[in-house]
Amino acid sequence: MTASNRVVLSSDHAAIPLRLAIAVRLARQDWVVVDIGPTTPESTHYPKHGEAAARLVASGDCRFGIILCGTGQGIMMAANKVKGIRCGVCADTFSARMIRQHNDANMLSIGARVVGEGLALDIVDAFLTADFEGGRHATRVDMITALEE
Ligand SMILES: O=C[C@H](O)[C@H](O)[C@H](O)COP(=O)(O)O
Repeated sequence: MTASNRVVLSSDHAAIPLRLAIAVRLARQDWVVVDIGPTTPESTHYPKHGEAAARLVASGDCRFGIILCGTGQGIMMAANKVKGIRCGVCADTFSARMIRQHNDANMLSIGARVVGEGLALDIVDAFLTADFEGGRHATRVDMITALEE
């Protein structure tokens, strides 16, 4: 069962302040934020944090996932290894909107060493307010899904 208003957040050590800023923003927008950490700034390994968030999305516990590391790239690569996950790294709002509209992305990754907080929050808004357009895009997303088999 998909919890339509639940968003899981996760990061590595490089993105904790930005992750917390996103959590505050989403809570004000009536999203239920499932922040799975980490909470302390010690160096950690992004694959385990990407996987943990991805599993909550893939299981249907959370509708969306937002994950962060220094570049957003490594944690995105880890999340996309989980079946059912479509995660893109975004450093601009156009891409954040399009990965929902055309790719039906269920996770967004942001690089905390790439974009500042203001842009990151706009990216999150763009992602969460856009809807999948279906049609020809559904055919292509189905082709992505078929690659998992
Ligand atoms: O894709 C990987 C991420 O950008 C990591 O946040 C980064 O590699 C961590 O680097 P460091 O261990 O030097 O803080």
